[in-house]
Amino acid sequence: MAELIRNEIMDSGAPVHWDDIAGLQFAKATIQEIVVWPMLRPEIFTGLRRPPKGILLFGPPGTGKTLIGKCIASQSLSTFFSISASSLTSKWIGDGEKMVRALFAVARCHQPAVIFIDEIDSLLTQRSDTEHESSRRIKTEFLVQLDGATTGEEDRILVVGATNRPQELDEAARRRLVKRLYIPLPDHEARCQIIQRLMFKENSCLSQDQINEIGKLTDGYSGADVKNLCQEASLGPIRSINFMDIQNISPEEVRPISFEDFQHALKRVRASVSSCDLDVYLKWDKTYGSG
Ligand SMILES: Nc1ncnc2c1ncn2[C@@H]1O[C@H](COP(=O)(O)OP(=O)(O)OP(=O)(O)O)[C@@H](O)[C@H]1O
Repeated sequence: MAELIRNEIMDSGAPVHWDDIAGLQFAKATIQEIVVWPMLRPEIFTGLRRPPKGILLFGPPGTGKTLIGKCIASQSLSTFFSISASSLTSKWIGDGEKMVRALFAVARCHQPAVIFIDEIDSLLTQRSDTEHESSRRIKTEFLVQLDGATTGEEDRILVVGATNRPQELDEAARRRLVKRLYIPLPDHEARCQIIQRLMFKENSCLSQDQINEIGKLTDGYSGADVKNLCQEASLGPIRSINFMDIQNISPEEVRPISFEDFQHALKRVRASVSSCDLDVYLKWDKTYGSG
């Protein structure tokens, strides 16, 4: 199992920098203060300053929660473990409980460590009578391990939970994930930043004004939606090539991505989050958030 965790769950992908995450100034500053600095300088952050062992990132899908998890690990020079809670109950049927135990054991060997748990709501939902016995056992084991990791003075393990459905978390989960940060949809400036960064790597002829205009037209889009839009727009120049020519054309001859490509793409890629979904997050943030 340890082998499996090292191969499948331990992530050694490219490092992520704060600048790679557009917008989210408040979340980034809070995370830097409460977890990154303490992980880098544990000798200063002792006693009352001790960092929380669990934080929760909640908000609509595709807003950069996973990106933040990776960034915390990169910036605090920690090992990053990333697992989706549903895979504990589905992929490793019957072994979920052991998997949780092994995950924390391996993380302890690779400290400092960040354990990122996507869809944490499916692991820590409110108990119900219909709950499956195995899910209940996984949940109990997870809480035991989380408490174990938090009691050791020396342990430097941070659990980062991410969810799109914070309202489904129970009280036990809320108590352990002490900092609960709302990760909202990107604002105009952040959307422009995402577009600019993605277009920078491509052959495009967008002016700053046009980027600003696309930023305005994508109000309500998540970061992932904006990325999809850019991908769709990037196919515009290819679509304008004659079918017969596509075999012979050299990459330099493909025309740059233009504003018109974005106008077409906007008809195909729509926002994936509705405004009533957002109300739920705002309400939950008001009650339980650390914003
Ligand atoms: N704030 C952002 N800055 C830069 N890129 C972003 C941002 N938000 C989203 N993206 C883009 O969207 C993609 C998906 O984001 P990510 O997987 O981090 O979202 P998520 O909130 O974890 O989504 P989910 O809840 O569906 O797991 C990222 O790979 C990135 O390209």
